[in-house]
Amino acid sequence: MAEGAGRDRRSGDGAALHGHSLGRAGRHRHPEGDRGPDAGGLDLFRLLDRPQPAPLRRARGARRRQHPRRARGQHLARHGRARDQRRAGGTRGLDRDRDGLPPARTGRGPRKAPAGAPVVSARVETGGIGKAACVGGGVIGAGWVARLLLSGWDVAVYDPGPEAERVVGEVLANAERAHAALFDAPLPPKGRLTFAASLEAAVAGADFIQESVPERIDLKRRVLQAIDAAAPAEALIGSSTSGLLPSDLQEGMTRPGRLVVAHPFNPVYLLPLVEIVAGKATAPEAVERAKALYAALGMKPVVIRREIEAFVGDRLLEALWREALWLVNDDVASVGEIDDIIRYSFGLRWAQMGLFQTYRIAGGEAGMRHFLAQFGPALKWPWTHLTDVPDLDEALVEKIGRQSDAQTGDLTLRELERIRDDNLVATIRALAARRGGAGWGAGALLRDQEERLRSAARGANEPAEPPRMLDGTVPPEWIDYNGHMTEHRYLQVFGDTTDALLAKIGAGPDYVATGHSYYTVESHIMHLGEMKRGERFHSTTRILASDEKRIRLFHRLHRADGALVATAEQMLLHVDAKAGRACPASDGIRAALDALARAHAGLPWPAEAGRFVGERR
Ligand SMILES: NC(=O)C1=CN([C@@H]2O[C@H](COP(=O)(O)OP(=O)(O)OC[C@H]3O[C@@H](n4cnc5c(N)ncnc54)[C@H](O)[C@@H]3O)[C@@H](O)[C@H]2O)C=CC1
Ligand SMILES: C[N+](C)(C)CC(=O)CC(=O)[O-]
Repeated sequence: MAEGAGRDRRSGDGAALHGHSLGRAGRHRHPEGDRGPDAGGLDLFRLLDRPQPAPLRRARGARRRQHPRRARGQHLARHGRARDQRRAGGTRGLDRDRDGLPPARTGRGPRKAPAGAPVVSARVETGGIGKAACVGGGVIGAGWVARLLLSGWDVAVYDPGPEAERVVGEVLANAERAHAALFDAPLPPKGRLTFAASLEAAVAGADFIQESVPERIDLKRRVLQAIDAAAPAEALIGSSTSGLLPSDLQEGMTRPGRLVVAHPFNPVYLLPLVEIVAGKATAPEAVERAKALYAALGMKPVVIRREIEAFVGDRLLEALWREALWLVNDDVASVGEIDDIIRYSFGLRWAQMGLFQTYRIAGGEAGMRHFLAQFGPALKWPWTHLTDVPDLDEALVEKIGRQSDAQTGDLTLRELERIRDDNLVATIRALAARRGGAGWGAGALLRDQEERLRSAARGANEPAEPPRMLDGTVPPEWIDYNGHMTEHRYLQVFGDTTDALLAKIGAGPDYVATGHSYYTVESHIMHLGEMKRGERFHSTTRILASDEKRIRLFHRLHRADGALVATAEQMLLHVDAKAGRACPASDGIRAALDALARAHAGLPWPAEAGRFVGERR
């Protein structure tokens, strides 16, 4: 971070960057998040530890080479990017016979898996990528298909519905759009999608199967029994049911130990929560492996302590929904008014703090106990007695339908989904920017997932290229009145690239917490092309030179088509933040830095490095 340490990078507050003053040179997030250290009092000359040290050691072996000047916006050779190696969509062949399943087994009670047999495969246990089958490809099934494919899994879908392939395709298109905007990290190569002609063909060879057929116990049992019979013995099975007991679903299965309820929230490809519920016959190791698998898909698995109908999320939602139906039924409020009351108030609170922590704050300085004392008695007052449900008779259904149509206007379902997705992406990204970029709640989870994606991609970097550091998409708020990415965002991306490099050499937030850090003391940005809203970008970096106190870095910013749009050269200075003085970096940092500098030494010297502003070449 180049200025205003700890400032939220996505807050749009870039004014200080333009008002850069020598006395405010500073980088790095404060370990306590948004309360960054006030670098305003630091004296740059003291930081620079005058007199100036000897010239920096250029990365060993690096020679300054003569390069023809690169034309503005000239395309570079493309990285061998994983995402470019996407495989094409799959085969077709739907079995239209919804009832072409074997009849449900009768005999009640779970059966035990043969002794000694693994309950679920090791690939699932390690959270690795494998082959999945999705049985049912409607609203939720298609959401699972998208999350799995975009996490790199090959997915076979079985859904006999005549529209299944179209629905999955449309949901997947929306999901790809949303993921491109959500992640600032390279996404893995998309998995291969196939539509199977039968349930048996779909689950053959699968490591993991997610069932998402309609919420009818008889149908679910038949489908789960068919999956159980045809899938590899060690494949994990998750059911998307939003309320049925896993013990009831396990009836008639030969290997019930591998079934868990894995209840997601719509849209599955964006909302991370998955409730894991074990039935009586579920093996404890299946729960553990389910946790690992769903976490590897970027989700937040929460294991429900014991099985109850509708689990936890839907218990809460049903209570709210029941009240909302009464309020519409009794003409107290319309559908639109109720939605406004939620989205302009507690809906905003819930995305970031949930119920209890929010109410703790509402208890004031006396906290939760005071809150309970003050508002607890109201639980016994008449307005919270309405636990019965209104009759969803024709008149009420029609009334809600009419009001909902009016609320939505001409928007199609997919348009509405895209609005919802954009809002969710913006919310999650805003949460990811909190606590100095470490993230909060769903935003912290996104940060973790991005770090996993980055380290997976870093392993694939070709040694002949400067290492790829950041991947992202230009969000709407980065666009200026000229219709392209505004200038301070370039510094933001390059500052983040520097942070990524520092994290790689061990000078990340933990190191900063020890009282040492690197501060940026000089930056030179060259603008060579344009970035437009929604365009993907990535940055690379290389160490040009380093010594015990300083690092000279050279970053490049590329568009997805490979074009070089900007470069930045930065000088960093290692400091003792408390003393406000430059000082040598630790041995560990210097060893990591030297190793990287050696690896970068053979790269060609960048033509844009070392230039003065306006210098002609
Ligand atoms: N819609 C939602 O908001 C949520 C739903 N769920 C759960 O997900 C499950 C699926 O619900 P939705 O996707 O909403 O329903 P949906 O009606 O949109 O999709 C169900 C799909 O299953 C297919 N299907 C029917 N019989 C089949 C069979 N024998 N084999 C394979 N596919 C078959 C249908 O053709 C349809 O495409 C349910 O258990 C539901 O409770 C969970 C969380 C949220
Ligand atoms: C309506 N529903 C019970 C199917 C909803 C859910 O299960 C979760 C969600 O996405 O709200």
